Amino acid sequence: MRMRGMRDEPAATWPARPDAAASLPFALVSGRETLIGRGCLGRLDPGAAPVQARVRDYFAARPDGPRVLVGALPYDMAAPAYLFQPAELTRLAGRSPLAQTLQSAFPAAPPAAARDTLPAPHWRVMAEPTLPAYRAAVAAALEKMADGEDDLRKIVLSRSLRLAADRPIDARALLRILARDESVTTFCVPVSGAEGDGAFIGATPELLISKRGEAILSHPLAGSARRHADPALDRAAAQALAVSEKDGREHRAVVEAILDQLAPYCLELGTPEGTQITSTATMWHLGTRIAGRLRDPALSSLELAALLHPTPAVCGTPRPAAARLIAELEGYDRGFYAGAVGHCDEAGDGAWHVAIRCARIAGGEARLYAGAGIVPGSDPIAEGEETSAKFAALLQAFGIDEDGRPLEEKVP
Ligand SMILES: C=C(O[C@@H]1C=C(C(=O)O)C=C[C@H]1O)C(=O)O
Repeated sequence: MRMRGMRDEPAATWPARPDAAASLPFALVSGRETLIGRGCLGRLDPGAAPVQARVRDYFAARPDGPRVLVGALPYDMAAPAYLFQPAELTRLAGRSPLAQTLQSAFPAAPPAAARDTLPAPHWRVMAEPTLPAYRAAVAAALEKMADGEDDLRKIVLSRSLRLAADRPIDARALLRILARDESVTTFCVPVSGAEGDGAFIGATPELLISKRGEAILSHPLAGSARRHADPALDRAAAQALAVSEKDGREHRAVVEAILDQLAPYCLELGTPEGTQITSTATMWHLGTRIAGRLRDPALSSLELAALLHPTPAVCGTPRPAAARLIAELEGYDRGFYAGAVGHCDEAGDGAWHVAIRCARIAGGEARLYAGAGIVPGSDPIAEGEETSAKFAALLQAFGIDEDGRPLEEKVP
């Protein structure tokens, strides 16, 4: 099959030394599995050959080490992917031994007793773009849809928050807090770049694709509502989402695109439970589990991720028109945000999670991202509020609100 290219990075963009990613472990913790990778034996080289052929060549040349590549795929598929072989890999089924695993991979520093006496960091938060500018971008996209331009029916527009602390961010503590929400997949990808050594960290509720033998699974989400501390308000928000025509349309765009793209490669493909309301600690979503059986079990999880990405959950419909308008209206590089984080083994089995509810962290700085799906009928103010709600997962872990003020109530 012919897959769209997934190029790898020019060496200068990423650490030249393979062990430069060794300071923080790679971590991926979901309800299905826990992977902790330490150190780095090597990186997948750039090349014109299809990605799974390069993965096979990589392992053929290296008889040692775990037979798994881990890392992150950027939103822009023309940009470099970041895939490496950890020197050591701990892999467990499910989430149950999480507490101990995370404790040994990310030991708390400093110890809790000492930390209680330290003052909380002081944060500055800069919205890029500002909320009014984001609403204006949403309004501009709605106008283009109303004009019938490029037959655009859905576009996902994001905004970002730059956070600056008066001390280095404790990535390990952040990850431990995020992992308390058992409805999400918590991840940490150690990365270096222009901003220095750091990590791409997040807590995503969305599975792009997992593949084991012939069995594949995708769990797209689209259509969202903020959760509430008050149980009656919380239930009402879920009920309103379940019957919202606009959110249903937003959601179907994603499910139909994934089904259409996977169908030619599958013997069986379906949505056994239909669309359901799913939740994280901070958000309600519409979600549909898509399960299938591949015609060719040799098709790798990386090839499947490249086929599906970017879905209309992070880009839009039709894809080329939405991608162009995103580049025009957002005005920044999404980097790994809205890309994917995961792993792929020598045989191609693996899982790739949509990289949302995330932050790029380096030193005392963090850049957070959140987006919302826009369809005819969307309201720019409500979409801005939806992005604020989506920032909450990360902001709560940092202990601040969107203006950088300390939260009175810490997350449980
Ligand atoms: C783009 C994001 O989320 C995506 C968009 C959603 C929506 O528009 O309702 C819901 C879940 C995600 O697929 C994000 O969290 O940044």
